[in-house]
Amino acid sequence: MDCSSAAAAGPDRAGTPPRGSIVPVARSDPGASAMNWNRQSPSPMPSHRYRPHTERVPVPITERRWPTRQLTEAPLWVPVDLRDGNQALAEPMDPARKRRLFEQLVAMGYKEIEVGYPSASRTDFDFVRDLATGDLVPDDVTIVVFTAARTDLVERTHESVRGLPNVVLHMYTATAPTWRSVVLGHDRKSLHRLILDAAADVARGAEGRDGVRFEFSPEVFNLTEPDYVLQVCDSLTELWDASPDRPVIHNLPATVEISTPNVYADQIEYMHRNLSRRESVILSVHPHNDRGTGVACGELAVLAGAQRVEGCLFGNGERTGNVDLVTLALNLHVQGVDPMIDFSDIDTVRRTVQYCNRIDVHPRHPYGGDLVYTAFSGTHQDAIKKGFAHHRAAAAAAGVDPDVAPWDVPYLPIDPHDVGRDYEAVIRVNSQSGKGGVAYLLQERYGVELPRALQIDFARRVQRATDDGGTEMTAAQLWKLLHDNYSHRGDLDWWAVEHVEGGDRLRVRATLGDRALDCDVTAGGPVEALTRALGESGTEVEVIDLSQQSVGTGRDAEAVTFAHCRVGEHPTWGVGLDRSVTASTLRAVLAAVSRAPSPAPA
Ligand SMILES: CC(=O)SCCNC(=O)CCNC(=O)[C@H](O)C(C)(C)COP(=O)(O)OP(=O)(O)OC[C@H]1O[C@@H](n2cnc3c(N)ncnc32)[C@H](O)[C@@H]1OP(=O)(O)O
Ligand SMILES: CC(C)C(=O)C(=O)O
Ligand SMILES: [Mg+2]
Repeated sequence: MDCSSAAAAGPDRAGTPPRGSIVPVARSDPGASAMNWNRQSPSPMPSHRYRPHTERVPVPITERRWPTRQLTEAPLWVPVDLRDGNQALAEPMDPARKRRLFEQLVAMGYKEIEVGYPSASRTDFDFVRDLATGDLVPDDVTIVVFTAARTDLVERTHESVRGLPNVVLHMYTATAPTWRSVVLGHDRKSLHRLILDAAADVARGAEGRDGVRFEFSPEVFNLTEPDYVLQVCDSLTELWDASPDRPVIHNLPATVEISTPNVYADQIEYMHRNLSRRESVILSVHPHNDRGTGVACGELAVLAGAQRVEGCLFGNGERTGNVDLVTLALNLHVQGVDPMIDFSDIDTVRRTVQYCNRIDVHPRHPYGGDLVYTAFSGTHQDAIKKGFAHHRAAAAAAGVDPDVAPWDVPYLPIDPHDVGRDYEAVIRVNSQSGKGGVAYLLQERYGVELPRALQIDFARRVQRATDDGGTEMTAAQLWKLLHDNYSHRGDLDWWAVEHVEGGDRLRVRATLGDRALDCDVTAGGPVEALTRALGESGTEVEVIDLSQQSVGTGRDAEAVTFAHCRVGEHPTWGVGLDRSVTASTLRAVLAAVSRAPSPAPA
């Protein structure tokens, strides 16, 4: 849209620039003039319909401490997969799935698990009863149950947890202005009254029970006026008579994420610094991921004073999900902080979550996706290959197992072994790959290190093949391509070497393309004898380099020989594979000769 049509559209709202107009941004930074390059045009997006959230609900904080803090220990984690995650599924979990996920969470080391909304459905109620009556909950695990602030729902919730020794009763009510007026039909005062009445119901049902604690969530905390949330939370701390030995949990959700993570951090720091009886409060957060920054919100919130984080494995949950507990935990791990949760078999965790939620985990999902430890591109592969070699050498020099040696391998933020992945998928080859990746695959799968010059030559052929096919190549396909490109075009029908006076006597019957070779020559060694025989039959061959390695082990071992030869004018490679070391060498030289371009007709 040009400026004249934008002007004709007129202002949409007082103070809002006309739609589509170019708004000069006041820039005092020295790089401002750089923005004149490739200046972008106004889009047709109706962005004028929205405004920064902080204009509506400013956070009264001017100096914040969170930006200079560091994460040094894991917060208390509370998976809410069985409640918040479950309520977002098209097909909520059946009892078998709920139980399987619960057991998985316990096995990983979670000590506080929200298991459902027992007043909402029979499945949830029965599941809590199963936990209460079966032998499923370890003594050190606390069960959290969720309820709205309504007497009938609170009573049913109490009924569900009878017999459970360690319980958190989690009550929620939305507190933000739009929810108050549009959804609940209350003003600040009457909603506060409703919350206090329901909280009294919650406390009444727990009277005389030692192992019961209370949690309150002002739903949409992040859209609520900070002073109002503070007032409501403080009144509940008092009503529930929180103390350091029975702290209340105030859980402050970003129910719908609408701001940058620094705003959430400010909101949390404000609460952290102003909540009364702070030593009797566990400050908890519950980020969602509408802007795709749930993890950042969770991390900054912990810097800002949060002690407990609610979320779901792999970020399942309403809309774009709850904050992902896998990413949060492993982000700590990668900074040297023990996440206090066992992710050493991440694939089992992922399979369980996929089965229970009936939703796949994206192959690019941090830490757990299929492709996240895989490099397809050449320079990354080269760096990883060198990084692995360096890592193994450093571990050997220090006399430690590579699995515990300090990790610093390019492009791999963590050692895939930490989460139970092997190295097989670390490098995969397609048309974006280079020699390093190709060589790595052959080395890992067949234990063969191609000579550098052959790596370069072969990588070009791999690139042609992958460009033509448009797909990736496995190690087995590369191995086949190597042989298709460099093996002997012909047969080695018969050969014999005999030590004689003056060297080795070599007798060979072979074909080279459409030529036959039948010779009996004595020279310093079999290779020299063969090149002499070839010379006598009209093909001048110089062996520039020969290298040999073994493929496989024990009785199945074979010798592979890489022969770099000059055949007439042409440098050529040949590869020979045979159980016999000598035959492998003969084959490699014959291969180089059979693949050399034919001499131009005289
Ligand atoms: C952000 C979150 O995750 S909040 C959790 C959301 N989870 C769920 O909703 C899953 C389970 N929920 C349910 O199964 C049902 O909503 C039930 C069984 C709890 C209640 O069902 P119903 O009684 O049919 O109520 P319904 O869901 O239609 O509407 C909610 C009612 O509760 C009120 N309400 C909503 N939240 C709350 C709350 N936290 N506390 C008190 N009342 C509330 C609403 O204003 C509405 O009242 P109204 O009927 O007077 O207008
Ligand atoms: C904690 C509750 C109320 C919740 O799931 C949310 O606000 O997202
Ligand atoms: Mg939620």
